[in-house]
Amino acid sequence: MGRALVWDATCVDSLAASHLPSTSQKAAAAAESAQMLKRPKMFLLRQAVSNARQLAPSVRAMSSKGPLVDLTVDNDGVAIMTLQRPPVNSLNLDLLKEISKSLDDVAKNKSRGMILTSSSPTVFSAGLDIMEMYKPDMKRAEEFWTTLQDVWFKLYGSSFATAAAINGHAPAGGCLLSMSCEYRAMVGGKFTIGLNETALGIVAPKWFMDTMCRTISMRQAELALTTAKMFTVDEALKCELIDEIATDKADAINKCKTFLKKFEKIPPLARAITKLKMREEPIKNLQTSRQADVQEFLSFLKNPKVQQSLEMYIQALKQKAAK
Ligand SMILES: CC/C=C\CC/C=C/CC(=O)SCCNC(=O)CCNC(=O)[C@H](O)C(C)(C)COP(=O)(O)OP(=O)(O)OC[C@H]1O[C@@H](n2cnc3c(N)ncnc32)[C@H](O)[C@@H]1OP(=O)(O)O
Repeated sequence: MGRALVWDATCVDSLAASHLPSTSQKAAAAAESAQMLKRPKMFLLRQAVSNARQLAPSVRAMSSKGPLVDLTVDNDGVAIMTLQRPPVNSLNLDLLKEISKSLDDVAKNKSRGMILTSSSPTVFSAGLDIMEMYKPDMKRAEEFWTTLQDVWFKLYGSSFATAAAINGHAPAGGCLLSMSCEYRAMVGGKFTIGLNETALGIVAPKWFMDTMCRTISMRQAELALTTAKMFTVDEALKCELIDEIATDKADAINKCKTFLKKFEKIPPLARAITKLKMREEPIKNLQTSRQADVQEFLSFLKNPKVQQSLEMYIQALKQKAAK
């Protein structure tokens, strides 16, 4: 009752020159390819429409999702998602699954916005759990990478507003999570943030790079990615990798809330569609290359040289931790 219907029909000319090679091989190939092209658009539209309405604020715990993510909604209707996988919130399959599920919960609960933070006093997230990549079980590795992609789609492409209260180090995947949000307040001090993959002998996937290029300038991103630059908090502010420096975690959360408040007077549907249109291109790119991206990750893991680099990196981390 009272729900709007949108019809979006496409008539494909299966005899068009561009379709002939495929339709002569397979019936309905042209329609199939038109359908594939339409999927990303429909995905974005569906998300925008289903999440644009806001609920009255209330204080409640939203989850019995287990201990790796804590999700609460404060009095202002803002969801606070806290990563809590000691010691360093490294993103293993279990944590990624919980983040993914929590993002679904935030979307369903129509929160005013979401703030991503960490329960650790010194680490926002250490990025991907290296143990998921070192001598992996390939089936699990595939699920791991697919879940990471899901998390990125849901966070980067969320129609609810997002901000990161970065209360500690944020290397690699930790930096990616924060860059996928719309705003970043980072606690000042000795913390660092950046995509350091090349230092591990790893090439950051294209969608990591795209996310960085849409946060800082292309020039700064190229320099940072090739040199595995870890930015100090001051440097991060200067190149706009972060938006504000906070005195502590509470201040970072307050700064994120102030950012989210800016949307109070903006019609939510217009805001959401604008955001999703701005982010459409990298999302579509990964949607169309999703399987290839998984295969690239798996073949990267099978490379003995990569395994050797990972082993050395793990040893170095352990030695550092033991000091
Ligand atoms: C085709 C595409 C192919 C591939 C793409 C792959 C993409 C990968 C992206 C990534 O995210 S790779 C991960 C990169 N992350 C890092 O390089 C961060 C490494 N960690 C650190 O630099 C530090 O730990 C820290 C600055 C985050 C925190 O320092 P601190 O508080 O001093 O903690 P410790 O260094 O003492 O570490 C405590 C404990 O945690 C273990 N650990 C740290 N990081 C990771 C990690 N990413 N994965 C797994 N485990 C990690 C560390 O070894 C220590 O373990 P102990 O057992 O010795 O206590």
